[in-house]
Amino acid sequence: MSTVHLESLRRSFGGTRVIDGLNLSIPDGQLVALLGRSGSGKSTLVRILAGLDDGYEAEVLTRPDSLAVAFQEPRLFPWLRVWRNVVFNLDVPDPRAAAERALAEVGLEGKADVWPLTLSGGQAQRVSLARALAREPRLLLLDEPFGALDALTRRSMHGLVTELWQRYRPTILLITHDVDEALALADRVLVLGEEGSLVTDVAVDRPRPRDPSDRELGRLREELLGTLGVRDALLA
Ligand SMILES: Nc1ncnc2c1ncn2[C@@H]1O[C@H](COP(=O)(O)OP(=O)(O)OP(=O)(O)O)[C@@H](O)[C@H]1O
Repeated sequence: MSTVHLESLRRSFGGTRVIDGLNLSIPDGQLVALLGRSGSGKSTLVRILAGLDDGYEAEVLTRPDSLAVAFQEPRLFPWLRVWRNVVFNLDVPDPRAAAERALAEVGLEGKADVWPLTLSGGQAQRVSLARALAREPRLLLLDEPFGALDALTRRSMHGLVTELWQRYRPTILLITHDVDEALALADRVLVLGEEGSLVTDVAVDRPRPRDPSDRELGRLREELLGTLGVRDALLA
């Protein structure tokens, strides 16, 4: 079964076509990374899937109601304690317990009652992830959630996402600019090209945790960098 199914998705802003006829199916439980140059339409796709943009046309667009999004900035309300941020707008019988459970999942057991402004960048991003997890989504949309973090924190977030995904098997669509991040996490890597077309769709069939010195990953890395034009740009 597919969690996401798109046929002929189109989105324009003014006269500019950003996505022109995208077809995509994501099976249940797959962890997919989406790469693409700046402006290729990745965030536009996430917003459409999240139901935050209905100005598109499509022959088919199916995705579950049960979905959650985490963005590059944690987007926490500074006037609400951490636990209230986690369960903001969530209708469950015991919100405090739900918040504590989600915070424990991301390794922030002691932080329920603190104010967001006292958190580090990595902790705030974990809270944002906890807020998404508290919704127990079938589809988790991650729009460059680790882009603003330092390399070490990023790596620990990779471990966390892998662990949560292995435990609950949500379908995950992860937007990233980082080929290595895509290869560390995903089952499948997509590259969006001009006008939101899929120029690459490759399986990453390697065991986890991924070994960065794995030859097959090295080959895929070269292929993806080539597709993105990054290698050419570096050599130019
Ligand atoms: N609300 C909007 N109004 C007008 N143009 C928009 C709007 N949202 C996106 N665009 C345009 O659509 C194109 C795709 O933007 P989008 O943010 O989806 O790209 P992206 O691949 O996520 O880029 P980045 O990697 O830089 O985040 C860009 O040219 C952008 O200027």
